[in-house]
Amino acid sequence: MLEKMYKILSINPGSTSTKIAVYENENELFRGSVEHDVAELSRYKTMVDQFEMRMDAVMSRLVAAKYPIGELAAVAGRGGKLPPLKQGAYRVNKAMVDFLTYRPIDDHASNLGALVAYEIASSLGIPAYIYDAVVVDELEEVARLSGIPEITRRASCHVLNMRAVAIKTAKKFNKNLRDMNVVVTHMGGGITGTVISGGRMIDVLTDEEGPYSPERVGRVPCRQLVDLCFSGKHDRASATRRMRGNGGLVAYLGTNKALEVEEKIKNGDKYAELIYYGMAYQVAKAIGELATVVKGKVDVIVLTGAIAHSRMMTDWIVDRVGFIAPVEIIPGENELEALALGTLRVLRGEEQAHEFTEPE
Ligand SMILES: Nc1ncnc2c1ncn2[C@@H]1O[C@H](COP(=O)(O)OP(=O)(O)O)[C@@H](O)[C@H]1O
Ligand SMILES: CCCC(=O)OP(=O)(O)O
Repeated sequence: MLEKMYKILSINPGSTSTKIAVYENENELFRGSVEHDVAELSRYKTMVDQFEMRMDAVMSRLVAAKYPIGELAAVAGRGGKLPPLKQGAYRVNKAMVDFLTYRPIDDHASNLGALVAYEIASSLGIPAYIYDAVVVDELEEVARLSGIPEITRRASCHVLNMRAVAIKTAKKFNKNLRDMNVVVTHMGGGITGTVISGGRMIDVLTDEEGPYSPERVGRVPCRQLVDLCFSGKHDRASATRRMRGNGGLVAYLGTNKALEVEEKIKNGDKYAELIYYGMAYQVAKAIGELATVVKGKVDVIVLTGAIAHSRMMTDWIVDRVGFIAPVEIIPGENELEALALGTLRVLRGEEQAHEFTEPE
């Protein structure tokens, strides 16, 4: 029998770019990216305010590529800051659009994924999905404790890419992910980590609890943070920007580009080397911390994200965590592919999409 062919548009809105791709079943037909000017972005108060601009970016890229969008079977967007979700697919519905538009948990570029996907899909009369949203939350009860009852730990990480590379690694080991313990760290503009056991992400280190990264602070000593917030130098918005956007490498070195930092190091900048090495040191410590969740019985550690391209960074990390388990390096982010393949499984009936409802 002839294989049924599905064309799927994947949309991944990032903080400074919108990436798209079209897949026909497992094969990528087209990929494009629109870089957004930082000055232009600064005109918008919230991510959701960027909706029209991001829609234009996606549509003009498709038009420029002369892509016949009428052939699409579904549109998939990166899932954003919704209430805690299950892993896998959710069909984008009005309740989700309403939540992301008016009361997202945080202001994050991923919030635009479902909104743009829904707009395009609705105009074509086809379904829109999100897959492995950043808020997939499968934490064990003990992992939710923070130290004060008013603050409950919640999951928020690079779920889409981290689960995709974990599945890929399990395949390489001829195993099912459900039968493995895998610690994964994604290193991009933000750095997050998770430990996957029994197929579930039973604990995570969010970008507010783990290593500092190119533009975020990660975990900081909390009393000094309280002092900084009440120093009179910051209001809520500027303190948040200091933590997210102006933290990490940006705060120490004035750039969020790891490649620029490596250039400085190669030119003999010892301070840049200390700061960059500090990031590797903190990533290694985070991996060690996550390894304790499965009592050290880690089958494999996976390093992924754009910075996993860096031999300097991965060598430093492997040197510190190699005693825990073998380390697989899968550089880059596979988010467009992971969105398309997840959606394909839904269209083929291999997976069921969940229905989003807002919790009471
Ligand atoms: N080949 C590379 N080696 C080292 N760092 C890289 C490489 N490519 C990109 N990076 C760095 O990765 C970081 C984030 O990249 P990006 O792809 O924008 O990720 P994200 O979408 O997660 O923010 C930047 O600091 C960038 O300089
Ligand atoms: C919200 C967790 C995932 C994350 O930080 O994504 P970005 O690095 O793309 O902002």
